Amino acid sequence: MRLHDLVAPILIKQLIGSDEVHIDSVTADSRNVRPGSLFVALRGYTVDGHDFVRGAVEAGASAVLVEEAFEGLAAPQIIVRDTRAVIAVLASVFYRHPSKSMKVIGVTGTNGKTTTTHLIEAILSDAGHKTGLIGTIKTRIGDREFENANTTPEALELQATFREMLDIGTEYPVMEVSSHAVELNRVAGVDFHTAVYTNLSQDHLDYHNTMEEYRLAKAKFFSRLGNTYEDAADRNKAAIINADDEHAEYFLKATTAQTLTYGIDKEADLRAVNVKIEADGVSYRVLSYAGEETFRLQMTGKFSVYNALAATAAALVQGISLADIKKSLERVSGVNGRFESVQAGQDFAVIVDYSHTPDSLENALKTIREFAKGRVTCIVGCGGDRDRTKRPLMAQIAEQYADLTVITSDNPRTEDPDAILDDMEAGLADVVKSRYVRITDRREAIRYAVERAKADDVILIAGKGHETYQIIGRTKHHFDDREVAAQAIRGELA
Ligand SMILES: CC(=O)N[C@H]1[C@@H](OP(=O)(O)OP(=O)(O)OC[C@H]2O[C@@H](n3ccc(=O)[nH]c3=O)[C@H](O)[C@@H]2O)O[C@H](CO)[C@@H](O)[C@@H]1O[C@H](C)C(=O)N[C@@H](C)C(=O)N[C@H](CCC(=O)O)C(=O)O
Ligand SMILES: Nc1ncnc2c1ncn2[C@@H]1O[C@H](COP(=O)(O)OP(=O)(O)OP(=O)(O)O)[C@@H](O)[C@H]1O
Ligand SMILES: N[C@H](CCC[C@H](N)C(=O)O)C(=O)O
Ligand SMILES: [Mg+2]
Repeated sequence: MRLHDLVAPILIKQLIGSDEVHIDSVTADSRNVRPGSLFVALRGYTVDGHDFVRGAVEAGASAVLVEEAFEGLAAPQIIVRDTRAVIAVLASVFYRHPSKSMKVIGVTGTNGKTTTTHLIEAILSDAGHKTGLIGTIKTRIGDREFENANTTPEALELQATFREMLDIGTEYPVMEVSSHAVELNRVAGVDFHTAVYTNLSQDHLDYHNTMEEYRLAKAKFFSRLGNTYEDAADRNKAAIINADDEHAEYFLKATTAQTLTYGIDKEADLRAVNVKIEADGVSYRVLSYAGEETFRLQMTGKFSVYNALAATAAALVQGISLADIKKSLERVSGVNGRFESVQAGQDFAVIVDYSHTPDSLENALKTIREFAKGRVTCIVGCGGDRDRTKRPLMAQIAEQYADLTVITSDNPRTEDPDAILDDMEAGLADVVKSRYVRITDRREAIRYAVERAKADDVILIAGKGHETYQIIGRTKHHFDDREVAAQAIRGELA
């Protein structure tokens, strides 16, 4: 592709050299530069991509896209105000706008993104559609699956993924859209067909500073939806909003697309009534403009009803019947690491869950309280190099709902594991010591809880869900809560 054509849609401050060169790859990582590459310098959190511009040209870059001019550079330079803002547009142009030829469904919100995307994907593929998936657990393109560094990939990787999906005939990419992704313009060039909002609660305040900023990042996603009504596919573009969430009105206002609401407590286009939560599932009746059905899910908790309602709304918009949606959702046994139960022949319950925010932890524990016959133990930690303000809150929530709380390590990353536990313990200052224990080693914490469990008790192991590793320092060690719990139950950890 000619550089001239590639950069045609962007506002250029200055062009140094010729834009007639040929570009056959675009990258923001100097380590991937080869002859024919356009290197885009991004200012990161750890380093500045501009420091690698000269190196990129030495490695053969055919041109660079930068925010400041470099003297005596042996390659053409395109200078723009904000490279991060234009990279998403470039990525879409370079891969020939694949999102325009598919119906991209994006799910955003603090909790429930992974679960909801999996549910939507299950319904659509049961209905005979070719789907793709992008999110926390994995990306799936046709039969090819791989793990991601981030929940939502950077724009170039995202558009390359869309291109590959389109080339094999995918109709529906279903993806998680994190607030970081919106803020960092990872999804700016994506033509979404359906946008789903789950909820908003505290997380990532290390990054977004205030809840208001965090909410704005999510709102940007909805404000980009709509405004095009060129063909039939555009016409049923929709924003799907959780009516029970306190920010519902805000998101409804943020979009010009058609909207569909879902809820349990408040009036909504899709409403669940008669919600009955049990240990092995939840049942409810959906009242909607598309009819009524009683659902019996294999997943439990009120939050599962919300995720299922969101998925139901997203599927109704695509023209799938409520009866077919019911069949698909009832077939789903659960999502990897989300409220997953560990069975190793014990007479108490062990549940592994990815609750790593105050809100999700509270939901998980409230749900357990609804069916637990015996004592409830909560094993919980907080990730290092992440939002510190959630630490005391998560410890408090665990202590409030559980009979025994074991605070332990999650992924300490580059922080001192004990300093993280100090932050958590600060939330337990008024709590009698017998209600909680502090065990830094996660394996030991799980063993401690399992050894003390009696018939009918419930142990919640929160925070890591599907993760099969623990990051200590910069090293990823193999660690799987489900595996460790089973070993503890079988007495193999002693
Ligand atoms: C805060 C954040 O989002 N950071 C992302 C960012 O890292 P960074 O800003 O530190 O990048 P950097 O290392 O400073 O590099 C800056 C630029 O220089 C380039 N570079 C660097 C070195 C070199 O030799 N040559 C070179 O060209 C890099 O390719 C990059 O373009 O760019 C990286 C490369 O794309 C991302 O992997 C990284 O995500 C990190 C792993 C991360 O932890 N992100 C989290 C906070 C995140 O995004 N989470 C959300 C939500 C999670 C949820 O679901 O709750 C997500 O979507 O995953
Ligand atoms: N709708 C919901 N509301 C509140 N909590 C939820 C909801 N759905 C799931 N949870 C809880 O949050 C945890 C994470 O769920 P899930 O992985 O689906 O969310 P996510 O938004 O993808 O999270 P992440 O941002 O970490 O990728 C679950 O293990 C469960 O405890
Ligand atoms: N996508 C989230 C996952 C957190 C999971 C938890 N186990 C942790 O490590 O904090 C993040 O990177 O903030
Ligand atoms: Mg997720």
